[in-house]
Amino acid sequence: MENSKKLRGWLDEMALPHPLVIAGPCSAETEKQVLQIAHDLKDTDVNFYRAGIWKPRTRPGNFEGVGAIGLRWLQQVKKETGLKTATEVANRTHVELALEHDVDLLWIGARSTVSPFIVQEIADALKGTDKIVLVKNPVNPDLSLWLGAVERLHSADIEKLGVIHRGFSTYEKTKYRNIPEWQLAIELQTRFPDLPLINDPSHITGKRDMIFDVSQTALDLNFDGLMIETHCDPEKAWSDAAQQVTPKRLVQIMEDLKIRKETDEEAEYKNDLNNLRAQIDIIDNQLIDILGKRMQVSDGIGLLKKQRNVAVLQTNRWNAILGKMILEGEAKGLSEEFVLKMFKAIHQESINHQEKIINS
Ligand SMILES: O=C(O)C(=O)C[C@]1(C(=O)O)C=C[C@@H](O)C=C1
Repeated sequence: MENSKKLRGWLDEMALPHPLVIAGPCSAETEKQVLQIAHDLKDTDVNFYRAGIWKPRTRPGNFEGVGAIGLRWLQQVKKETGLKTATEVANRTHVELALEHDVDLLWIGARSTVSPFIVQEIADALKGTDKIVLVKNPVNPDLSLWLGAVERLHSADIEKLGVIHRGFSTYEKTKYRNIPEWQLAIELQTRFPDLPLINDPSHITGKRDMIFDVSQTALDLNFDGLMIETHCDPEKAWSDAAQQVTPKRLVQIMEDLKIRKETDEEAEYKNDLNNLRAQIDIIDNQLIDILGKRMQVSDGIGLLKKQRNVAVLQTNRWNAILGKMILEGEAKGLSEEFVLKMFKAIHQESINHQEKIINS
């Protein structure tokens, strides 16, 4: 699959004055709940009304969705409010039922994207559809797997495609439910700048208080839209209660978000920007130069260790460097997370250099 302007044709056609908004409850619970939320979202920026019909839950015994009956409620939403509808599909039967009920946008969930068998089954069932199909990132941070799923749909002649960034599972305790790993979304944009990219701050954060900040970051990184779970009574939601917002809060979020343009052609801006970028270019060259020098010193240590038959990894020394650098970084306004990541990469490169020397 190649990048092409055609990929964003469906989104451009909508000519929206704001980012694309997909909102609605995590799960369809009752007809009344589905319709009530839809009516509250009717005259807002919301373009697609979402509701989970089949819910893939981590453990059995939790609410697993109302099933096909919920699709009739979505049809009713369309009839009463004019909102287009959206739901997750995870197998051939889901696809057939969703198409039968004229769902306008279907997405493949993170737990399905990890399985090429499932994605292929869904792609085959959707073959040639003119519905919009979005692919959520797989639960693990694997860009090839994510794009591979999009490619399977593209090969099945589905033209209205896009991706949803919902963050990645991690064993480590973090403030996020699923860590964003923004770098992956940036790399995806670099490879497919015209593939519509939607952010799902509800699943990234797992907490409604953090949804605004993550949405703003996504827009600052040129995302095309947001999928935000919305419920009239979030506390009482049958699934993912902590991450849903009320329709009123959603409207406020959309109002408060700053939408920035991609660039500015004004001469003064361009001049100032070029000056600053020239400084960055010089500093980047210095960084590469200094890192090269550090590796030369590390090569020297490698040689010394080879002569004395000493192990490459020196944990005490390494921990001492890390502790010191975190403090130094803090004084220069660098986050601990960044300093750790950077020094871990430097350490690994240093080890690779010494490994080569010691085993030559
Ligand atoms: O100090 C050493 O022994 C080194 O080999 C240097 C270095 C480093 O790059 O800083 C590399 C490997 C060790 O685990 C510790 C530190």
